[in-house]
Amino acid sequence: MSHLVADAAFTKLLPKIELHAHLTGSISVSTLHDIWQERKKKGDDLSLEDPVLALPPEKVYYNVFTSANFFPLFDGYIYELCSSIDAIRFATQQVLRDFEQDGVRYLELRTTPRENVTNPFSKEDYVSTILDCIREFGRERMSTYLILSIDRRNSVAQAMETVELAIKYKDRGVVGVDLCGNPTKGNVGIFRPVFEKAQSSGLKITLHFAEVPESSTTQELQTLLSYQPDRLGHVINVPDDIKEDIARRGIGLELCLSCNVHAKLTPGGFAGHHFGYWKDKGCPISLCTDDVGIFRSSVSNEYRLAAEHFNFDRGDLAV
Ligand SMILES: CNc1ncnc2c1ncn2[C@@H]1O[C@H](COP(=O)(O)O)[C@@H](O)[C@H]1O
Repeated sequence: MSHLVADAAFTKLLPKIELHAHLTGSISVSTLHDIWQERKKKGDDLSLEDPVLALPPEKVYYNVFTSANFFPLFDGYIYELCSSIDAIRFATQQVLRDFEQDGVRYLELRTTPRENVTNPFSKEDYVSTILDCIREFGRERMSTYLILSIDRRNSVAQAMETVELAIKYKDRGVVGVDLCGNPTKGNVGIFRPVFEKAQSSGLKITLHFAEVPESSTTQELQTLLSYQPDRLGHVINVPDDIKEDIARRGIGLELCLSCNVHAKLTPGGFAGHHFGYWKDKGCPISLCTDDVGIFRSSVSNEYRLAAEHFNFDRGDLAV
């Protein structure tokens, strides 16, 4: 089997794991369209554009660096559209089905608990609904767990509330906490007691790390590493001494090829992606989609891209 080309058919059939997928960013355009249509049918006064028009297939390029058109997609559009428990339930069911159909067998989905005052639901309702969907979908179909995300813009109190929810729902499948959101915002130094609490409560920690130069100062990266993360996401603009520290600690890396290329987070295209650097450094690596609904590259396509640009054959990918 070695030396055979790892084409799309092969990477789709390969049983895969996905460890870095934001729930809201993983909702497909067709699911968003179904939600939009359902609300129109119900007569909701909806000023939002049809997702099919707002997110056409060619629109996979964003500029996270200036944040001008990426993060507002969540706050200003998808959250508005998916603003009821019914919509969140439907979206989660579809996301689980999409990952399963792509051949994912182990999934750690992550999401930022949110609340709504108009169609009232609390952060706890939100988390509990997603955990219900995971249970109903069936862990024997796809082993699925949840990570709760802290947004960099959160206050310590808001972040602590997320950790408390994560602790409360550990026995229903919450396995860890994440730090995400616009990397040009917030001060990560305020979250020390939050991650200490998560760790002492047996939760795993994964952090978005060095996504843009602004969030990659030695001070910020050392602060993040002092939170004892089990995994790091993206890991793009990292100075050599910190790279060595990460390799020495053997931290798990969640690398997102298409996201980083499409969002212009890395300059060298696929062939120049830092996956090429990390693949031989001894850290466990998982190839991840980040936001498959937005960047339109499935996990199996990420494997195919890695094979194409870093010369892996079927045997390499199957190990
Ligand atoms: C370069 N990629 C990224 N970098 C940093 N944060 C990201 C992200 N992609 C998504 N998010 C974070 O995930 C939230 C949406 O999913 P949930 O509502 O939590 O399920 C976004 O609001 C953002 O905070």
